[in-house]
Amino acid sequence: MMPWLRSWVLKALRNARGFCGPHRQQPPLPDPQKIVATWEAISLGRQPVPEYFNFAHDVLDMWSQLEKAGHRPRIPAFWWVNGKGTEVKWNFEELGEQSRKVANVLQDMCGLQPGDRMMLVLPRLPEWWLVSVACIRTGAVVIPGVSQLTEKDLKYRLQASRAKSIITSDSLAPRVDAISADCPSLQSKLLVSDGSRPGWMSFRELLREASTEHNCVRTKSQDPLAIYFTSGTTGAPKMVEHSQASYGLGFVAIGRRWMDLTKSDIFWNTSDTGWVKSAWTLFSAWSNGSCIFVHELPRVDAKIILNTLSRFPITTLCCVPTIFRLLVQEDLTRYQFQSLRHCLTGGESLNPDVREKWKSQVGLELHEGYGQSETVLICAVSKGMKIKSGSMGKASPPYDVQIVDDEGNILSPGEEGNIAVRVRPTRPFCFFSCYLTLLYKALPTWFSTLVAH
Ligand SMILES: Nc1ncnc2c1ncn2[C@@H]1O[C@H](COP(=O)(O)OP(=O)(O)OP(=O)(O)O)[C@@H](O)[C@H]1O
Repeated sequence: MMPWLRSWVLKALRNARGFCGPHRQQPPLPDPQKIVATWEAISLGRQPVPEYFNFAHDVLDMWSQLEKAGHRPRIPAFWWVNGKGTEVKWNFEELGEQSRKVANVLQDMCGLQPGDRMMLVLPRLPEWWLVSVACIRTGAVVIPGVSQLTEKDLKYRLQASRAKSIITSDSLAPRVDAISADCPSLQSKLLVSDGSRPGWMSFRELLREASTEHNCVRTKSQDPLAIYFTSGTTGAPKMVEHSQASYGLGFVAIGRRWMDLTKSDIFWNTSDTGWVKSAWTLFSAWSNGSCIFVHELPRVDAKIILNTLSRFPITTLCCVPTIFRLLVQEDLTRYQFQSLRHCLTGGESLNPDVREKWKSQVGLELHEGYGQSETVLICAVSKGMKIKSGSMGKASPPYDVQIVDDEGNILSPGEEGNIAVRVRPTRPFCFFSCYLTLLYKALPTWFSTLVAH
Protein backbone atom coordinates (compact mmCIF):
# COMPACT_ATOMS: atom_id res chain seq x y z
CA MET A 1 0.00 0.00 0.00
CA MET A 2 1.22 3.51 -0.82
CA PRO A 3 2.62 5.09 2.41
CA TRP A 4 0.23 8.08 2.28
CA LEU A 5 -2.74 5.77 1.72
CA ARG A 6 -1.66 3.51 4.58
CA SER A 7 -1.41 6.44 6.93
CA TRP A 8 -4.82 7.72 5.80
CA VAL A 9 -6.41 4.27 6.40
CA LEU A 10 -4.77 3.94 9.81
CA LYS A 11 -5.96 7.40 10.79
CA ALA A 12 -9.50 6.63 9.67
CA LEU A 13 -9.47 3.36 11.61
CA ARG A 14 -8.20 5.04 14.73
CA ASN A 15 -10.89 7.68 14.56
CA ALA A 16 -13.58 5.10 13.86
CA ARG A 17 -12.57 3.12 16.97
CA GLY A 18 -12.45 6.19 19.16
CA PHE A 19 -8.70 5.85 19.53
CA CYS A 20 -7.36 8.78 21.51
CA GLY A 21 -4.05 9.12 19.66
CA PRO A 22 -2.17 12.30 18.93
CA HIS A 23 -4.06 12.76 15.65
CA ARG A 24 -7.47 12.78 17.23
CA GLN A 25 -8.73 16.05 18.57
CA GLN A 26 -10.31 15.91 22.02
CA PRO A 27 -14.00 16.78 21.83
CA PRO A 28 -14.62 20.28 23.19
CA LEU A 29 -15.52 20.36 26.87
CA PRO A 30 -19.19 20.93 27.54
CA ASP A 31 -20.31 24.13 29.22
CA PRO A 32 -19.96 23.68 33.02
CA GLN A 33 -23.39 25.21 33.53
CA LYS A 34 -24.91 22.54 31.29
CA ILE A 35 -23.08 19.73 33.08
CA VAL A 36 -24.17 20.95 36.51
CA ALA A 37 -27.72 21.45 35.17
CA THR A 38 -27.80 17.78 34.06
CA TRP A 39 -26.56 16.57 37.46
CA GLU A 40 -29.09 18.90 39.09
CA ALA A 41 -31.95 17.47 37.01
CA ILE A 42 -30.96 13.95 38.12
CA SER A 43 -30.72 15.05 41.73
CA LEU A 44 -34.22 16.55 41.55
CA GLY A 45 -35.53 13.22 40.23
CA ARG A 46 -36.34 14.73 36.79
CA GLN A 47 -33.88 12.55 34.90
CA PRO A 48 -32.99 8.91 35.51
CA VAL A 49 -29.90 8.04 37.50
CA PRO A 50 -27.21 6.63 35.17
CA GLU A 51 -26.32 2.96 35.57
CA TYR A 52 -22.69 3.78 36.34
CA PHE A 53 -21.61 6.71 38.44
CA ASN A 54 -18.48 7.58 40.37
CA PHE A 55 -18.20 11.00 42.02
CA ALA A 56 -14.39 11.10 41.81
CA HIS A 57 -14.27 10.22 38.13
CA ASP A 58 -17.48 11.82 36.86
CA VAL A 59 -17.52 14.99 38.95
CA LEU A 60 -14.11 15.80 40.43
CA ASP A 61 -12.07 14.79 37.38
CA MET A 62 -14.54 16.67 35.18
CA TRP A 63 -14.06 19.84 37.27
CA SER A 64 -10.32 19.31 36.98
CA GLN A 65 -10.63 19.42 33.17
CA LEU A 66 -12.99 22.38 33.24
CA GLU A 67 -10.65 24.25 35.55
CA LYS A 68 -7.69 23.54 33.24
CA ALA A 69 -9.72 24.88 30.31
CA GLY A 70 -10.35 28.12 32.23
CA HIS A 71 -14.01 27.45 33.01
CA ARG A 72 -13.61 28.15 36.72
CA PRO A 73 -12.33 31.19 38.63
CA ARG A 74 -8.83 30.86 40.06
CA ILE A 75 -9.92 29.85 43.53
CA PRO A 76 -8.85 26.63 45.24
CA ALA A 77 -11.13 23.60 45.38
CA PHE A 78 -9.89 22.92 48.91
CA TRP A 79 -8.49 25.47 51.33
CA TRP A 80 -7.37 24.41 54.80
CA VAL A 81 -5.99 26.66 57.54
CA ASN A 82 -4.90 25.86 61.06
CA GLY A 83 -4.97 29.40 62.46
CA LYS A 84 -1.22 29.22 63.17
CA GLY A 85 -0.15 30.30 59.70
CA THR A 86 -0.17 26.93 57.93
CA GLU A 87 -2.41 26.66 54.89
CA VAL A 88 -3.08 23.92 52.34
CA LYS A 89 -4.62 24.92 49.01
CA TRP A 90 -5.44 22.49 46.22
CA ASN A 91 -7.17 23.14 42.95
CA PHE A 92 -9.18 20.26 41.44
CA GLU A 93 -6.14 18.96 39.57
CA GLU A 94 -4.02 18.84 42.74
CA LEU A 95 -6.88 17.30 44.67
CA GLY A 96 -7.07 14.64 41.94
CA GLU A 97 -3.34 13.94 42.12
CA GLN A 98 -3.24 13.72 45.91
CA SER A 99 -6.33 11.56 46.14
CA ARG A 100 -4.97 9.17 43.47
CA LYS A 101 -1.87 8.74 45.62
CA VAL A 102 -4.06 7.92 48.61
CA ALA A 103 -6.07 5.49 46.46
CA ASN A 104 -2.84 3.62 45.71
CA VAL A 105 -2.02 3.47 49.44
CA LEU A 106 -5.47 2.07 50.22
CA GLN A 107 -5.25 -0.52 47.45
CA ASP A 108 -1.61 -1.57 47.70
CA MET A 109 -0.80 -1.15 51.39
CA CYS A 110 -4.19 -1.84 52.98
CA GLY A 111 -5.32 -4.33 50.33
CA LEU A 112 -8.71 -2.64 50.02
CA GLN A 113 -10.90 -4.00 47.23
CA PRO A 114 -14.20 -2.50 46.02
CA GLY A 115 -16.83 -3.08 48.71
CA ASP A 116 -14.29 -3.38 51.56
CA ARG A 117 -14.94 -1.04 54.45
CA MET A 118 -12.62 1.54 55.92
CA MET A 119 -13.23 3.45 59.13
CA LEU A 120 -12.15 7.11 58.90
CA VAL A 121 -11.77 8.96 62.20
CA LEU A 122 -9.73 12.11 61.87
CA PRO A 123 -10.01 15.65 63.18
CA ARG A 124 -10.36 18.42 60.57
CA LEU A 125 -7.13 17.55 58.75
CA PRO A 126 -6.74 17.69 54.94
CA GLU A 127 -6.22 13.92 54.97
CA TRP A 128 -9.91 13.45 55.84
CA TRP A 129 -10.96 14.88 52.47
CA LEU A 130 -8.24 12.96 50.60
CA VAL A 131 -9.21 9.63 52.15
CA SER A 132 -12.90 10.27 51.48
CA VAL A 133 -12.18 10.84 47.78
CA ALA A 134 -9.67 7.98 47.61
CA CYS A 135 -12.26 5.55 48.97
CA ILE A 136 -14.54 6.57 46.08
CA ARG A 137 -11.69 6.05 43.61
CA THR A 138 -11.05 2.53 44.93
CA GLY A 139 -14.68 1.58 45.56
CA ALA A 140 -13.96 1.13 49.28
CA VAL A 141 -16.85 2.02 51.58
CA VAL A 142 -15.98 4.79 54.03
CA ILE A 143 -17.28 4.78 57.62
CA PRO A 144 -16.66 8.19 59.19
CA GLY A 145 -16.66 8.60 62.96
CA VAL A 146 -16.09 11.40 65.47
CA SER A 147 -12.82 11.69 67.38
CA GLN A 148 -14.66 11.44 70.73
CA LEU A 149 -15.44 7.74 70.19
CA THR A 150 -14.63 5.67 73.29
CA GLU A 151 -13.08 2.19 73.23
CA LYS A 152 -16.58 0.73 73.58
CA ASP A 153 -17.94 2.84 70.68
CA LEU A 154 -15.00 1.85 68.48
CA LYS A 155 -15.37 -1.83 69.29
CA TYR A 156 -19.10 -1.74 68.50
CA ARG A 157 -18.52 0.08 65.20
CA LEU A 158 -15.58 -2.04 64.06
CA GLN A 159 -17.31 -5.31 64.94
CA ALA A 160 -20.69 -4.34 63.48
CA SER A 161 -19.25 -2.99 60.25
CA ARG A 162 -16.49 -5.62 59.89
CA ALA A 163 -14.22 -2.81 58.71
CA LYS A 164 -11.00 -4.11 57.17
CA SER A 165 -8.99 -0.99 57.80
CA ILE A 166 -8.93 2.11 59.99
CA ILE A 167 -7.22 5.46 59.58
CA THR A 168 -6.92 7.77 62.55
CA SER A 169 -4.62 10.14 64.42
CA ASP A 170 -2.46 9.94 67.57
CA SER A 171 -5.27 10.69 70.00
CA LEU A 172 -7.47 7.77 68.98
CA ALA A 173 -4.80 5.16 68.13
CA PRO A 174 -4.34 3.93 71.75
CA ARG A 175 -8.12 3.37 72.01
CA VAL A 176 -8.05 1.33 68.80
CA ASP A 177 -5.11 -0.72 70.07
CA ALA A 178 -6.98 -1.48 73.28
CA ILE A 179 -9.83 -3.19 71.40
CA SER A 180 -8.38 -4.34 68.07
CA ALA A 181 -7.77 -7.92 69.36
CA ASP A 182 -11.60 -8.19 69.60
CA CYS A 183 -12.07 -7.03 66.00
CA PRO A 184 -10.84 -9.91 63.79
CA SER A 185 -11.86 -8.21 60.50
CA LEU A 186 -9.49 -5.32 61.12
CA GLN A 187 -6.39 -6.04 59.03
CA SER A 188 -4.59 -2.73 58.64
CA LYS A 189 -4.19 0.46 60.62
CA LEU A 190 -3.01 3.78 59.18
CA LEU A 191 -1.77 6.57 61.40
CA VAL A 192 -1.91 10.23 60.35
CA SER A 193 0.87 11.70 62.41
CA ASP A 194 4.40 13.04 62.10
CA GLY A 195 5.48 10.31 64.54
CA SER A 196 5.17 6.54 64.40
CA ARG A 197 3.47 3.83 66.44
CA PRO A 198 4.12 0.06 66.54
CA GLY A 199 1.54 -1.92 64.56
CA TRP A 200 0.53 1.13 62.52
CA MET A 201 1.59 2.18 59.02
CA SER A 202 2.62 5.80 58.66
CA PHE A 203 0.15 7.36 56.26
CA ARG A 204 2.25 10.43 55.53
CA GLU A 205 5.35 8.32 54.72
CA LEU A 206 3.37 6.04 52.41
CA LEU A 207 1.82 9.05 50.70
CA ARG A 208 5.22 10.52 49.93
CA GLU A 209 6.20 7.33 48.07
CA ALA A 210 2.88 6.66 46.34
CA SER A 211 2.33 7.03 42.61
CA THR A 212 -0.04 9.66 41.21
CA GLU A 213 -1.22 7.18 38.56
CA HIS A 214 -4.43 5.41 39.48
CA ASN A 215 -7.35 4.05 37.51
CA CYS A 216 -10.59 4.92 39.22
CA VAL A 217 -12.86 1.86 39.60
CA ARG A 218 -16.06 1.85 37.56
CA THR A 219 -18.83 1.85 40.12
CA LYS A 220 -22.51 1.25 39.56
CA SER A 221 -24.79 3.97 40.91
CA GLN A 222 -26.22 1.53 43.46
CA ASP A 223 -22.82 0.36 44.76
CA PRO A 224 -22.17 1.35 48.37
CA LEU A 225 -20.23 4.55 49.03
CA ALA A 226 -20.51 5.21 52.77
CA ILE A 227 -21.85 3.80 56.00
CA TYR A 228 -22.92 6.19 58.75
CA PHE A 229 -23.79 5.25 62.30
CA THR A 230 -26.82 7.28 63.43
CA SER A 231 -26.57 9.33 66.63
CA GLY A 232 -28.42 6.71 68.64
CA THR A 233 -31.02 9.14 70.00
CA THR A 234 -33.74 6.46 69.93
CA GLY A 235 -31.66 3.34 70.71
CA ALA A 236 -28.35 1.84 69.57
CA PRO A 237 -26.76 3.63 66.60
CA LYS A 238 -27.96 2.10 63.34
CA MET A 239 -25.70 1.44 60.37
CA VAL A 240 -26.99 3.37 57.39
CA GLU A 241 -25.61 2.59 53.95
CA HIS A 242 -25.56 5.18 51.15
CA SER A 243 -24.87 4.50 47.49
CA GLN A 244 -22.57 6.13 44.94
CA ALA A 245 -25.61 7.96 43.54
CA SER A 246 -27.48 8.83 46.74
CA TYR A 247 -24.56 10.87 48.03
CA GLY A 248 -22.68 11.48 44.76
CA LEU A 249 -25.69 12.97 42.95
CA GLY A 250 -28.18 13.54 45.77
CA PHE A 251 -26.62 16.84 46.87
CA VAL A 252 -26.30 18.73 43.59
CA ALA A 253 -29.64 20.54 43.77
CA ILE A 254 -29.30 21.00 47.53
CA GLY A 255 -25.96 22.69 46.86
CA ARG A 256 -27.57 25.01 44.30
CA ARG A 257 -30.89 25.74 45.97
CA TRP A 258 -30.35 25.61 49.72
CA MET A 259 -26.66 26.37 49.92
CA ASP A 260 -26.73 28.70 46.87
CA LEU A 261 -23.31 27.41 45.78
CA THR A 262 -21.61 28.17 42.48
CA LYS A 263 -18.10 27.67 41.12
CA SER A 264 -17.15 31.10 42.56
CA ASP A 265 -18.12 30.31 46.15
CA ILE A 266 -15.98 29.48 49.16
CA PHE A 267 -17.97 27.38 51.60
CA TRP A 268 -17.08 26.89 55.26
CA ASN A 269 -18.97 24.31 57.28
CA THR A 270 -17.62 24.09 60.84
CA SER A 271 -19.08 20.59 61.33
CA ASP A 272 -17.03 17.77 62.85
CA THR A 273 -15.73 15.40 60.16
CA GLY A 274 -17.56 12.49 61.80
CA TRP A 275 -21.02 13.96 61.20
CA VAL A 276 -22.98 13.52 57.98
CA LYS A 277 -22.91 17.28 57.47
CA SER A 278 -19.24 17.07 56.57
CA ALA A 279 -20.04 14.65 53.73
CA TRP A 280 -23.04 16.79 52.75
CA THR A 281 -20.64 19.71 52.28
CA LEU A 282 -18.15 17.64 50.30
CA PHE A 283 -20.73 16.47 47.76
CA SER A 284 -22.78 19.65 47.45
CA ALA A 285 -19.80 22.02 47.21
CA TRP A 286 -17.64 20.02 44.82
CA SER A 287 -20.46 19.03 42.48
CA ASN A 288 -21.15 22.76 42.05
CA GLY A 289 -17.45 23.52 41.57
CA SER A 290 -17.20 25.49 44.85
CA CYS A 291 -14.23 25.67 47.18
CA ILE A 292 -14.41 23.84 50.52
CA PHE A 293 -12.83 25.94 53.25
CA VAL A 294 -11.76 24.22 56.48
CA HIS A 295 -10.35 25.59 59.72
CA GLU A 296 -8.71 22.95 61.90
CA LEU A 297 -10.63 24.42 64.87
CA PRO A 298 -9.32 22.09 67.61
CA ARG A 299 -11.94 23.64 69.92
CA VAL A 300 -15.01 25.67 69.13
CA ASP A 301 -14.16 29.30 69.83
CA ALA A 302 -16.48 32.13 68.72
CA LYS A 303 -13.61 34.63 68.34
CA ILE A 304 -11.63 32.30 66.08
CA ILE A 305 -14.69 31.73 63.90
CA LEU A 306 -15.46 35.45 63.63
CA ASN A 307 -11.84 36.38 62.90
CA THR A 308 -11.65 33.67 60.23
CA LEU A 309 -14.83 34.99 58.60
CA SER A 310 -13.31 38.48 58.55
CA ARG A 311 -9.91 37.40 57.24
CA PHE A 312 -10.79 34.94 54.47
CA PRO A 313 -13.09 35.48 51.46
CA ILE A 314 -15.66 32.96 52.73
CA THR A 315 -18.97 33.47 50.93
CA THR A 316 -21.08 30.76 52.57
CA LEU A 317 -21.18 29.63 56.17
CA CYS A 318 -22.83 26.63 57.83
CA CYS A 319 -22.82 26.03 61.60
CA VAL A 320 -25.10 24.21 64.01
CA PRO A 321 -27.48 26.53 65.91
CA THR A 322 -25.39 26.06 69.08
CA ILE A 323 -22.46 27.76 67.37
CA PHE A 324 -24.60 30.62 66.03
CA ARG A 325 -25.87 31.04 69.59
CA LEU A 326 -22.24 31.52 70.71
CA LEU A 327 -21.48 33.89 67.84
CA VAL A 328 -24.39 36.25 68.55
CA GLN A 329 -23.18 36.62 72.14
CA GLU A 330 -20.07 38.41 70.82
CA ASP A 331 -19.93 42.06 69.82
CA LEU A 332 -20.44 41.49 66.09
CA THR A 333 -20.04 45.19 65.25
CA ARG A 334 -16.29 44.71 65.73
CA TYR A 335 -16.11 42.40 62.70
CA GLN A 336 -16.59 42.94 58.98
CA PHE A 337 -17.40 39.94 56.84
CA GLN A 338 -16.53 41.32 53.40
CA SER A 339 -17.44 38.27 51.35
CA LEU A 340 -20.08 36.48 53.41
CA ARG A 341 -23.44 36.41 51.60
CA HIS A 342 -25.29 33.21 52.60
CA CYS A 343 -25.66 31.42 55.97
CA LEU A 344 -26.99 27.96 56.73
CA THR A 345 -27.84 26.00 59.82
CA GLY A 346 -29.23 22.59 60.80
CA GLY A 347 -28.65 19.50 62.91
CA GLU A 348 -30.71 20.78 65.85
CA SER A 349 -33.52 23.25 66.52
CA LEU A 350 -32.81 26.89 65.78
CA ASN A 351 -34.00 29.34 68.36
CA PRO A 352 -35.80 32.26 66.59
CA ASP A 353 -33.98 34.65 68.90
CA VAL A 354 -30.60 33.53 67.49
CA ARG A 355 -31.84 33.99 63.91
CA GLU A 356 -33.11 37.49 64.68
CA LYS A 357 -29.89 38.56 66.42
CA TRP A 358 -27.74 37.26 63.55
CA LYS A 359 -29.96 39.00 61.00
CA SER A 360 -29.96 42.32 62.81
CA GLN A 361 -26.19 42.35 63.46
CA VAL A 362 -24.81 40.71 60.32
CA GLY A 363 -27.61 41.58 57.90
CA LEU A 364 -28.01 38.00 56.67
CA GLU A 365 -30.74 35.41 57.17
CA LEU A 366 -30.05 31.97 58.65
CA HIS A 367 -31.40 29.34 56.24
CA GLU A 368 -32.36 26.25 58.20
CA GLY A 369 -32.31 22.70 56.86
CA TYR A 370 -33.39 19.36 58.28
CA GLY A 371 -32.20 15.87 57.44
CA GLN A 372 -31.11 12.58 58.93
CA SER A 373 -28.33 10.06 58.36
CA GLU A 374 -30.80 8.00 56.31
CA THR A 375 -31.62 10.85 53.94
CA VAL A 376 -30.11 13.78 52.20
CA LEU A 377 -31.83 17.08 53.02
CA ILE A 378 -35.53 16.48 53.79
CA CYS A 379 -36.70 20.08 53.99
CA ALA A 380 -35.13 23.50 54.07
CA VAL A 381 -35.53 27.22 53.85
CA SER A 382 -34.01 27.89 50.44
CA LYS A 383 -32.65 31.22 49.27
CA GLY A 384 -35.47 33.64 48.55
CA MET A 385 -38.07 31.64 50.50
CA LYS A 386 -40.12 33.58 53.04
CA ILE A 387 -38.70 32.84 56.47
CA LYS A 388 -41.24 31.89 59.11
CA SER A 389 -40.09 31.67 62.70
CA GLY A 390 -40.11 28.05 63.93
CA SER A 391 -40.44 26.58 60.42
CA MET A 392 -37.82 24.31 58.88
CA GLY A 393 -38.94 25.29 55.38
CA LYS A 394 -40.40 23.21 52.59
CA ALA A 395 -39.81 19.73 51.18
CA SER A 396 -36.53 19.33 49.36
CA PRO A 397 -37.15 17.62 45.97
CA PRO A 398 -37.26 14.81 45.01
CA TYR A 399 -38.74 14.05 48.45
CA ASP A 400 -42.49 14.10 49.03
CA VAL A 401 -42.62 15.20 52.67
CA GLN A 402 -45.78 15.20 54.80
CA ILE A 403 -46.73 15.31 58.46
CA VAL A 404 -48.39 11.97 59.29
CA ASP A 405 -49.90 10.29 62.34
CA ASP A 406 -48.54 7.02 63.76
CA GLU A 407 -50.60 5.04 61.19
CA GLY A 408 -49.20 7.01 58.26
CA ASN A 409 -52.30 9.17 57.62
CA ILE A 410 -51.49 12.64 56.35
CA LEU A 411 -52.48 15.29 58.90
CA SER A 412 -54.02 18.68 58.26
CA PRO A 413 -51.93 21.87 58.51
CA GLY A 414 -51.28 22.83 62.12
CA GLU A 415 -51.64 19.28 63.50
CA GLU A 416 -48.64 17.79 65.29
CA GLY A 417 -47.25 14.50 63.99
CA ASN A 418 -44.28 12.78 62.42
CA ILE A 419 -42.18 14.13 59.58
CA ALA A 420 -42.50 11.52 56.85
CA VAL A 421 -40.88 10.92 53.48
CA ARG A 422 -42.81 8.89 50.89
CA VAL A 423 -40.83 5.79 49.90
CA ARG A 424 -43.51 3.84 47.97
CA PRO A 425 -44.32 3.23 45.18
CA THR A 426 -41.18 5.10 44.11
CA ARG A 427 -38.17 4.97 46.29
CA PRO A 428 -36.28 8.30 46.03
CA PHE A 429 -32.82 7.56 44.62
CA CYS A 430 -31.13 9.70 47.27
CA PHE A 431 -32.63 7.69 50.12
CA PHE A 432 -30.29 5.32 52.03
CA SER A 433 -29.87 1.81 50.57
CA CYS A 434 -30.48 -0.17 53.76
CA TYR A 435 -29.74 -0.50 57.43
CA LEU A 436 -26.90 -2.93 57.38
CA THR A 437 -29.03 -5.77 58.69
CA LEU A 438 -32.57 -4.48 58.11
CA LEU A 439 -33.41 -4.55 54.41
CA TYR A 440 -35.10 -1.54 52.87
CA LYS A 441 -38.07 -3.76 51.88
CA ALA A 442 -39.04 -3.95 55.54
CA LEU A 443 -39.89 -0.23 55.63
CA PRO A 444 -43.53 0.88 55.48
CA THR A 445 -44.90 3.32 52.90
CA TRP A 446 -43.70 6.30 54.90
CA PHE A 447 -40.29 6.60 56.48
CA SER A 448 -41.06 8.74 59.47
CA THR A 449 -39.50 10.20 62.53
CA LEU A 450 -41.08 11.87 65.52
CA VAL A 451 -41.03 15.62 65.22
CA ALA A 452 -38.46 16.71 67.72
CA HIS A 453 -39.76 20.13 68.55
N1 LIG B 1 -33.16 21.66 61.63
C1 LIG B 1 -33.27 20.74 62.60
N2 LIG B 1 -34.06 20.98 63.68
C2 LIG B 1 -34.17 20.07 64.67
N3 LIG B 1 -33.54 18.87 64.70
C3 LIG B 1 -32.76 18.58 63.64
C4 LIG B 1 -32.58 19.49 62.54
N4 LIG B 1 -31.76 18.90 61.65
C5 LIG B 1 -31.44 17.69 62.16
N5 LIG B 1 -32.02 17.50 63.37
C6 LIG B 1 -31.90 16.31 64.28
O1 LIG B 1 -30.84 15.49 63.86
C7 LIG B 1 -31.33 14.14 63.76
C8 LIG B 1 -30.55 13.42 62.69
O2 LIG B 1 -29.49 12.79 63.31
P1 LIG B 1 -29.09 11.30 63.02
O3 LIG B 1 -29.57 10.84 61.71
O4 LIG B 1 -27.62 11.20 63.25
O5 LIG B 1 -29.70 10.40 64.10
P2 LIG B 1 -30.86 10.42 65.12
O6 LIG B 1 -32.14 10.46 64.35
O7 LIG B 1 -30.60 11.52 66.12
O8 LIG B 1 -30.57 9.05 65.86
P3 LIG B 1 -31.20 7.58 65.82
O9 LIG B 1 -31.84 7.39 64.46
O10 LIG B 1 -30.05 6.68 66.06
O11 LIG B 1 -32.19 7.61 66.94
C9 LIG B 1 -32.79 14.30 63.40
O12 LIG B 1 -33.55 13.20 63.68
C10 LIG B 1 -33.17 15.50 64.25
O13 LIG B 1 -33.46 15.08 65.55
